[in-house]
Amino acid sequence: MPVRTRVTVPLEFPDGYRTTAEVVTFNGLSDGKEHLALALGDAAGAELPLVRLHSECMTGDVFGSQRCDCGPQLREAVERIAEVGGYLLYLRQEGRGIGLYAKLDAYALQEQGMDTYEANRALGHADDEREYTAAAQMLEALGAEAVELLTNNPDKSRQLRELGVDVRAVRPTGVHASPANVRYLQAKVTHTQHTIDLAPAS
Ligand SMILES: Nc1nc2c(ncn2[C@@H]2O[C@H](COP(=O)(O)OP(=O)(O)OP(=O)(O)O)[C@@H](O)[C@H]2O)c(=O)[nH]1
Ligand SMILES: [Zn+2]
Repeated sequence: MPVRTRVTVPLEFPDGYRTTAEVVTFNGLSDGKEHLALALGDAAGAELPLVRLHSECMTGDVFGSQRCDCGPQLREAVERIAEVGGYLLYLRQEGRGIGLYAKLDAYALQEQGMDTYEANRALGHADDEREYTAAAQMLEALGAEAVELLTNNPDKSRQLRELGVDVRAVRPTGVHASPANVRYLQAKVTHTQHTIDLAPAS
């Protein structure tokens, strides 16, 4: 019942990297959204699958926005997971859960000097409205109850553990800093204790 469809999709990224994903859809996820799982490499055979919870970011994932690090993180995650076997959960949590239009409203406030969290609050939102029950349901449906998590965000591992997922290890992503996104990354370190090393190379 929980897995709805599995379909094989060949992937090619703009830099020429290619792999194959099994794209998995689900029935009955808690929030009713169309979240996807991409099974990469030998996902079913992996002793401890590598898992990334990737929150949707249309501007970064689709259009290559330089304001955030989502596009490079997505590209990195697909390759790292394909190497060892695991799952990328593509979660429909645009704008850390506030939606696309509200995220763009928040960008407009950031142009006036607010940081990413101050802008959320000025719009009446919490810093981060994401909740990972559906992600835990997807992992259960995939038979991946013990995982290694690819993230810099301590809230993701904390929430998953509270939801009963056995997060055995947490691996950081690479640091994808640029002049356009460094304030956004710095705010993550300051406000939400992300493990991102922004120290300039010496
Ligand atoms: N509200 C808001 N959301 C943003 C902003 N910039 C990026 N986002 C959203 O933030 C989310 C980024 O998600 P993730 O890639 O999971 O990043 P993360 O929570 O820092 O965790 P890790 O990358 O796993 O360390 C996406 O949903 C983006 O749309 C912003 O300025 N305001
Ligand atoms: Zn983004």
